[in-house]
Amino acid sequence: MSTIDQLDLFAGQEPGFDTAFATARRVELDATSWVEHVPAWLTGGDRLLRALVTGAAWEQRLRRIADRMMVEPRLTAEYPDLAVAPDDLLRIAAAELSRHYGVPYDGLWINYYRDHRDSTGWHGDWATCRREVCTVPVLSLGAARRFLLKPREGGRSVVLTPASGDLIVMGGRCQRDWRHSVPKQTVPAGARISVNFSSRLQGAKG
Ligand SMILES: O=C(O)CCC(=O)C(=O)O
Ligand SMILES: [Fe+2]
Repeated sequence: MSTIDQLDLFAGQEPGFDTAFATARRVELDATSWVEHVPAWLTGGDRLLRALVTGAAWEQRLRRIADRMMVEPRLTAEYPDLAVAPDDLLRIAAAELSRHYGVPYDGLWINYYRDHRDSTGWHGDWATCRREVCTVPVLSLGAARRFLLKPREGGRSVVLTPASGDLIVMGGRCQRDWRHSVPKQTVPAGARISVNFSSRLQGAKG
């Protein structure tokens, strides 16, 4: 069965957001950093997933690792201006997040993990968070994958497994003092998309 056929199994439900964030669970990572997991924040997100797989402006990016340029094992589409993002649901999501977290989200970048072999290595979101403190929401669509956080200096990882429609929000000094990643896995998985919301305010030195 192809990925798109698998998505068809869930097709049809109208999209809706939990505007109360009722399922939110916050983990205090340390005294100044936190991560929040909001299960099923978006329901009926299958149409959005399909629309993004086929309609987003996917790019294959390169990343410098040591002295070598490596092909990133995922695709990315970036919309620094939310107004031209490919789906109205993304603008509604940004407005909900802005209201709830008090940050004006006005852009986004989207990652497409085509299967379980795609991944992203340990990093902080430095390009989009130039302030000491940032709030960075990430909406997952499609296959559940592990999302890990660990202290910049090393140490035990915190493991979250966002399912389709779940929100992960990194806050406080998380981008400075912690690293996050989505590792490859041996267990087969279908397509996953993550929608990462950005704010010009947080991307400007503060
Ligand atoms: O895919 C994810 O859940 C996270 C992606 C991410 O951290 C990034 O693109 O900066
Ligand atoms: Fe990131």
